[in-house]
Amino acid sequence: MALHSNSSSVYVALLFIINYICITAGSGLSSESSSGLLPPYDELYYRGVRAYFSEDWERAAEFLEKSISTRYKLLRIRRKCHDECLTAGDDKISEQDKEDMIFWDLGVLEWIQVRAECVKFCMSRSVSPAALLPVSSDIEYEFGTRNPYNYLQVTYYKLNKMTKAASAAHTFFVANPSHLEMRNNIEKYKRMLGVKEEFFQDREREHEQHWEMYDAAIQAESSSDWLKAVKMWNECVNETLKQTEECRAQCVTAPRVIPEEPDTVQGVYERAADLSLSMMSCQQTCVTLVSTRPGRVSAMEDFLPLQLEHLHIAQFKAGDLKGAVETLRSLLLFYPTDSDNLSNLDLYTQTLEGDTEAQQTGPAPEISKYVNRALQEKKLLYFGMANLDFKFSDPDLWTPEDVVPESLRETWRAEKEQLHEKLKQGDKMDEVDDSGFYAGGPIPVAGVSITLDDQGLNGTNRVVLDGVLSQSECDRVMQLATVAASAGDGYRGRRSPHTPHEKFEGLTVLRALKLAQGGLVNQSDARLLHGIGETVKELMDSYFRTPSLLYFAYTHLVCRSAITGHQEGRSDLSHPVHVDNCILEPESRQCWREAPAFTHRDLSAVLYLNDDFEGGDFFFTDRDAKTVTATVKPKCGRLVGFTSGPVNPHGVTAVTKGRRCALALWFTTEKHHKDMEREEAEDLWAADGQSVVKDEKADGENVVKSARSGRSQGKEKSKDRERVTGRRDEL
Ligand SMILES: O=C(O)CCC(=O)C(=O)O
Ligand SMILES: [Fe+2]
Repeated sequence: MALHSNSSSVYVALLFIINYICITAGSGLSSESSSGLLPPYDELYYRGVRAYFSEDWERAAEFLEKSISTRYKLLRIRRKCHDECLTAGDDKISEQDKEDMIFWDLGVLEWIQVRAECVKFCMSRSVSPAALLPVSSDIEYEFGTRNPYNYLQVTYYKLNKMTKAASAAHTFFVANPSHLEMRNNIEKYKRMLGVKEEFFQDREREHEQHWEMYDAAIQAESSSDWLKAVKMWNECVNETLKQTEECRAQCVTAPRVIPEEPDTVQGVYERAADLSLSMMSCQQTCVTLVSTRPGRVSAMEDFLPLQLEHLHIAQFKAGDLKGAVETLRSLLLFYPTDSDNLSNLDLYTQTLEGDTEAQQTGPAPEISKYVNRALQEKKLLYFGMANLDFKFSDPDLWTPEDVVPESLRETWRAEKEQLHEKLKQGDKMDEVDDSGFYAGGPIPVAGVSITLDDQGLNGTNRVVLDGVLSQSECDRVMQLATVAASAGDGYRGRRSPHTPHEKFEGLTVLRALKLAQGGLVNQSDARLLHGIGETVKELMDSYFRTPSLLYFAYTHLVCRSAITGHQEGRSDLSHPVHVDNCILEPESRQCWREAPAFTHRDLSAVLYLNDDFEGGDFFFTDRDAKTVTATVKPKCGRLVGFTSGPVNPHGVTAVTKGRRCALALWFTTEKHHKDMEREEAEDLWAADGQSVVKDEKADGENVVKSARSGRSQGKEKSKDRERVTGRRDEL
């Protein structure tokens, strides 16, 4: 493959040295060098890092900032030049289009080179020769992982510029949520006098806007605000296209190797393959990059088609049938034979009976353009490599087989099978918790100790704490449950939603307060229930470290009582195995983050109050919902805490005698999902002149429930599952 690699790498190294000499001999690096040309940002970065280690904070800040801004300038220039050179070299392809295959390779080679030369020439008008060279993979990695912000936060801290230090820390942490040191730094910043929440700005936010839109769209869907959902999904699709385009534009650049006339047919193939491969892998990286949330390990599968699925359903629900047909036709460009899509199209066109114009709406032009271009490029590049033995994968699940040369198809099939196998066997990778929480933080409450951690519980992000409540506190809360139960109204002692053999009772803080107002329970006991929640929140927040703020999502006191005479030969569970924020499908080991699951729940905690009952053990399982990985016996003051996602399926064994009471709490990082009932109780206390520890005020948004995603709606993934939902966020 690399016939010329030796000579070319020497050349590159030489250029690097020459440029380095030129630059260091120059009048110091500014973002615009003395020639007016853009200097290489990697050099600026090295200078910044060097100044950092010499503790020259002023210069470190100057150069690190310059390296960041210069990199962005370079990206913008490259983008502009890419646009200017969009059609350069196209004639080379069309000339070869109908010719013999052997010339195809040559055409591809010429096309790439002509384009690359055009871009290079365009860029050389504003970029210094050194900055035209590709940066090393180390530098790419540094910037990709936002490491410059890691240096910057210390630098600004040393310079006592707290606003900048906090935003640098936050920017780094967003992409590195399990970075312990930064987590601790952020905690420190938060405790500093004068540091405000708004200091924690993500400086790279501009490049992640599609994620904000994605979340807003899901949220609008959840509250069945279909007009807003349509708007947000449209914006999300457009922004995703824009980000992908921005990224791909960066791929057409000067070839890494210096063009030489290859003199053999083999040489032609190799050159074509070399260039095709680097361009192709660059473009594929873009698809993956844009589909990966910062700080997450894996990309969202099939990101763009997924959004289109949501969009057409939202359009349908909002009554925009013409829009729905258009979106569905766009989706069909990716999956032309998908039966769900085709039957949905049938449904939409039937509903539009009489309106032939709307029925015949074609796909959105920007999606057609995207798909056509992607396919055209794939065809060219794959065939450019067809005669060589390259193995690589494609991040687009929708790439049609006929575009892929036979030599690659086999590799792909093998990969797909491997993936399938992995899924079946529940590969260890599945158990990576990408929730952004990281177990192992300090326990800040006196008298509370860790009984079992991840290791003891055979899992990830799980903990058992003891000593959270004293016996007298447990007794008071148990008493509260008893009185409240007998009070009837609102506290509906009813059959358990999970089993006919148990009675299930629940009490919220607000309900306790109302009972206290009615004189049925002591105010101090209602306040105790509230206060316990605050303690649990403090413990969870501290132990499961995260950069985000934590809010109560829902809290209730739950008692499960065995119904006497109904216990013979029971084989069911008090609470079947489930995951708190997604719907577990044990057969495929998948967990669907969609309604009716409470998708906004991030952390779960269960605080036990008693042990004078039989059965009722809490247990964690594997994703198969069968293999028990750990068991926890409830007792007064014992708390089991865990992240609410797919790494932590759990259940409760049958309560066969007596009454088992526990305070169950869920926390969320999504402010708009904070528990409004709790707020109401706090407001009532405050109005009564009683001080309350209080979360910040809600921002006026309603608490929303997630709706089933469009994707699964089409496929009826969770048709048979039922979950009992209360007034808002219950159970
Ligand atoms: O009561 C317990 O031990 C667990 C309850 C639970 O998992 C839930 O309510 O989601
Ligand atoms: Fe649960």
